[in-house]
Amino acid sequence: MAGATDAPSGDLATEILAALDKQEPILSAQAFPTLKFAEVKSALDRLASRSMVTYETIEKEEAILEPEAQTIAANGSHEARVFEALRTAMDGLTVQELESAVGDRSVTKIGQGKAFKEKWISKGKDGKLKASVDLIQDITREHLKLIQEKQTHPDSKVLADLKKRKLIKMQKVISFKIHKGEKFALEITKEETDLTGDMFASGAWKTSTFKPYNFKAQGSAANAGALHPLNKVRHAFRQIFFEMGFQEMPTNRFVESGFWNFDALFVPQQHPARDLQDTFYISDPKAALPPAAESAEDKADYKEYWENVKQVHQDGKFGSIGYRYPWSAQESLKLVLRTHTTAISTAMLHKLAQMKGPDGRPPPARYFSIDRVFRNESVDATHLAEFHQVEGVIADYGLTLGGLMEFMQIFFGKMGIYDLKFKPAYNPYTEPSMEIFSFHKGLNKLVEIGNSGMFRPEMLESMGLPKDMSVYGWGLSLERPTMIKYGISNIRELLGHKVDLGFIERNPAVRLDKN
Ligand SMILES: N[C@@H](Cc1ccccc1)C(=O)O
Repeated sequence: MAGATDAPSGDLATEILAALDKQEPILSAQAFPTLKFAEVKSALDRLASRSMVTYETIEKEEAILEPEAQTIAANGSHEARVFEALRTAMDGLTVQELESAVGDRSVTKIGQGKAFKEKWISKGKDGKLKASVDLIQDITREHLKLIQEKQTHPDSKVLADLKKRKLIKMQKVISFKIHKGEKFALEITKEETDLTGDMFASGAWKTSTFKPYNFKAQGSAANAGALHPLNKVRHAFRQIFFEMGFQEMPTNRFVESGFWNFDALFVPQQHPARDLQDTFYISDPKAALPPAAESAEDKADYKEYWENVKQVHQDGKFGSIGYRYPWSAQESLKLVLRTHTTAISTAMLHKLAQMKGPDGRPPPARYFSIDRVFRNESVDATHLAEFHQVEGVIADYGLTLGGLMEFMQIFFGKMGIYDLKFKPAYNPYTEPSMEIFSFHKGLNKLVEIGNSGMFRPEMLESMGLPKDMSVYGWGLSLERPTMIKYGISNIRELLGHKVDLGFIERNPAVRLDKN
């Protein structure tokens, strides 16, 4: 196979080799004037990679005639055409006659003005236009004809003037000066890229020429992937929480007992949120161990806590009259997919109740979490059976509702959301409760962006938190701000079971956001 060529004769690369054989160096602009730059370049690269030629790139500016200039080069300048028409008409012409003699109204108009200026024509006593000289030199036409031929003009002032008159434009032209290379030959030897079993069998490997590695070649563009938009917005929220002094709570359990998800939060056992229609229950195993059995090392007194929760629901305690219904331990031990991350805040606050600060009392604390929750929703473009909650709690002494509102303004302000509106709301575990709204310019209406409140004493005192400690809590979804930020209208593009990750590549807002 040695000596075979991989190029048909007449192929540009072979033509270049033949041309070089006759004369060296060659200029591509002269040897191949009609070929496109890209064609010549690719043939040269092919030869250069085999060291059969070397080449330099020559960059030149060429002057190109605009369409109007092409007419001038062919027929003369406007002023020359006007002059010529008058010269051949013995007795001069009226303006109308001149126009029909020249055959173009605007050429006549412009040419007349210029011809007057050059003193080539004048107006007679009879009002007719006449040629006032015998011979003129149509310099513009001469310049343009020269440029048409040579693509340049020796006088740079002429070029500048014609450019200003928009008769020519300058264009960069790249051409090549080509030399013979180290391995110059008239034919291109076929180069093998792979050593194959067939080559061993036939013995062809002995005579084959192998293509050298090209370490300078650019690889094909790699798809480097991108962070999921939910991850980006989650990152932004975490930054805000950290800079405001929050600690992140571990969120690693999707399954909670009814106790942590509901009862500890003073959600009565008959509450509609606990219905099968709203909450996913686990069928196997069906029941959790009581909190007291959760961790042997945990010194917290879950027994007393459990009893407090029961009493506060059933009979009332800590100044509350309770819900007054027979509280069921079995209901409380049912396993659920957590419906909110407030289940996590609750467990964390219960731990806080056992902590002792310098004064022997639970210290002020700020906690947050961002993770997935589950609700038995009918699925549509804006609802899924799962989503992510951003949740925060602040425990301190002497907190007030005004302080919560101020905090929300600062918190959302860090995301560029201002002008919050607060609306009284109801949660079984907070009193007072407030929904948080913000004016959405695009939708031209107030949209709900969060739910918040101050946790009830029934909940906090059951845990053993001091009476004078209060706790703010609030939650919002991670999906809504993400959808607004990236202009995503269907939540199923973001998560669920049919997520097509290609949407990250297709959505320019997501793809171009490098944060
Ligand atoms: N759990 C509430 C959010 C919230 C958290 C803490 C306090 C008040 C409200 C929700 O799911 O919407």
